[in-house]
Formats: sequence, structure tokens, C-alpha cells
Amino acid sequence: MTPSESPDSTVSAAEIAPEAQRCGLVAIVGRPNVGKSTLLNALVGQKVSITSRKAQTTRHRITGIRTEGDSQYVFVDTPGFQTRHSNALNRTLNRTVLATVSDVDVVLFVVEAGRFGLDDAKALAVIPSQIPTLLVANKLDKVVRRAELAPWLKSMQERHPFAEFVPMSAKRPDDVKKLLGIVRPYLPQQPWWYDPQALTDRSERFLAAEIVREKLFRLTGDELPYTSTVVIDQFEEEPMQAASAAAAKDGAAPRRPALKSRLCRIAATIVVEREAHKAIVIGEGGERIKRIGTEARLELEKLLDAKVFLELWVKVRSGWADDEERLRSYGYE
Ligand SMILES: Nc1nc2c(ncn2[C@@H]2O[C@H](COP(=O)(O)OP(=O)(O)OP(=O)(O)O)[C@@H](O)[C@H]2O)c(=O)[nH]1
Repeated sequence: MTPSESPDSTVSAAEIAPEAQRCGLVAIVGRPNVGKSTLLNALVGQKVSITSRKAQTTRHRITGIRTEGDSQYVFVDTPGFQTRHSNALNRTLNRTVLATVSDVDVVLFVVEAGRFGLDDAKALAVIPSQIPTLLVANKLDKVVRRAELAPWLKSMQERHPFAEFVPMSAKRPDDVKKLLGIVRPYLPQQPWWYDPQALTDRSERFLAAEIVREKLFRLTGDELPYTSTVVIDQFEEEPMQAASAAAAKDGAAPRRPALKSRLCRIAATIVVEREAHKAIVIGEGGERIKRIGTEARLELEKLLDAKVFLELWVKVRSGWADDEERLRSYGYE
């Protein structure tokens, strides 16, 4: 869109001339639980990646997009780099991390401020030294002894040729804004790849699976192993004729209709490894699965701006995490 085609007169991101635009890929790397998903969501400004207290919830490569001023940041959230277990699932995850990291413009390597363990070292080892890497020392709000941070940062300097050091908290909006400014010069000058309004290039179907998975892990706590997953069996959209017609009649149609204008029918299967896990998901008298369904439906209605019918199933697939063929059929890269 050229400036003259702009629908309103305010200066918007869409009015930056293509030759003045910056655009690049930013990978977020770090061991599980350091706050990568929290950071991605804060950077993008909307929830696109699920967060949970349970480690290892981010399995897919998720892209979030933020267009700010002249710059378009295309974020790649990598799975928690798995080092503890070695099965087919983890091998697939580690391959995704390697593939993600080698073709980006800048890496945000996330650690907890003041801490660097073996898990962090293993995640750092996958970052090629020629790719500009910023050390994001996250969870600064949890550091009590700030004086000890300077020597720690110095020790980090010896571990990797980091381009910048950014002590911050992903939960503080000012810090997140500052980080965007620090990343900006690392984005090459080139026209944007995505519409500036775009938030994610993942389909609504994928986001639906992520939301069910988030509720599943939140509501089962530590009882359920991370090998459980969610598969979307059906995602069908229908316009809600009656709703639109009613809104048109009272004059609301040209703007946002008072009622949801579309309806999504979603059926999802929660795949677990054992009968015992199935019982955990279902809960006493079906209470837990009912709650997972209700919470997921409410969030999906907000996200999709639609009326949602959500049907949940639980299936036992013993050993699926060790079956590479089946992993591919579930959409893991
Ligand atoms: N106090 C504090 N907690 C944070 C901060 N950033 C993230 N957290 C918390 O740390 C926990 C883990 O955050 P996630 O964003 O899920 O971590 P992750 O690195 O994406 O984890 P995986 O998906 O397992 O790889 C959550 O409970 C977050 O709320 C921060 O800046 N300060």
C-alpha cells in the first residue's frame, strides 16, 4: 500500500517506504523454563506462544511478528533445548533448534540472570559464533544481589562472543521496548515480508491446538508427562447467518456486529501414553476434561472472534514419543 492509498490520515507503519524498511529473523534460544515464551509474547504484544510453569511446553517452531516504526521483527521461538532424555521426540526437537538457528539475522540467547548451568551451556553450544547473539539475562526482578551481576556478566563474556548484554525482565513492558530498540540495528534493510497487521503465520488450527495444550498442562500440573500432545481432528468454520442478519437489522452490521459473526466447530484429541494418564486428564467424574474444554473454548472464542463448539477426546497411544513416523504425521518438523 502506498501512502496515498492509506485508509486514514495518521502516520502509520504502513506508510514507511519499502527502501526505508528493515526486516529480519530473530531466534529465541535457551534451555527450558528461562522465559522464552513469555518474552516472545511480550515482544509480539499478543499471546502467540503458550507459557506454563511446566518445562518443555513449546514444541513447535512458532513465528510471531512485530512491526514497529520502520522495522519488522519476525520471531522464531525454538523448543526448549532438550538434553535430559534422548528419544525420537527429543532428537526431532534438537534438529528443529539447529535448523532454526543457522538461518537467522540475530539470536536472543535467554538465560536466568546470574545463573548459567549445564543445560544453558548445551543450548549455547548450538549457536554458530558468526551469528550476532544478544545475551538476554531474564528474570532480573528475581535477582536479590544486584552487585553480583557485573562479575557474572563478565564471566558470560568469556563463554561466547555476545554482541550485547541485556539484563531485563520479560514481564516489564519498558524492558521489552528497550530490547526491541537494541535488536533493530541487526535487522537488514529490506522490505517487510508480512502485512504489518500480521501477528503470526501459524494457522488458527495450530493456535487452537496450542491453547488446548496450554489448558491441559495448566490443569494437570506436574501429573502429566510432556509427551502428551493435542491433535486437531476437525476445524470447520460456518458463517452465522442469523447473527449477521440480526445485527444488520439494528444498524450494527457495517461496524462490528454485536453477536459473533462466525462459528467454529473444533474437535481435538489429547494423545497420552498410558491409561493412567488418560484417567488424570479425564479427572473424577469427567470434571477435569470438562474444565480444560471450557477454559480452552472461552479463550478460543476471544482469539478467533467466533462462537466456538469444542469437542475433546482422549486417546492412549503407547510409545508415540519414540516413533519418528508418527511424529511426522502429527506435524513435527
Ligand atoms: N519473575 C519472572 N518470571 C518470569 C519472567 N519471564 C518468565 N517468567 C516465568 O518463568 C516461567 C517459564 O516461562 P516460559 O516463558 O514458559 O519459559 P520457556 O523458556 O518458554 O519454557 P519452555 O517452553 O519449557 O522452553 C513462567 O512461570 C513465567 O511466568 C521474568 O522476567 N520474571
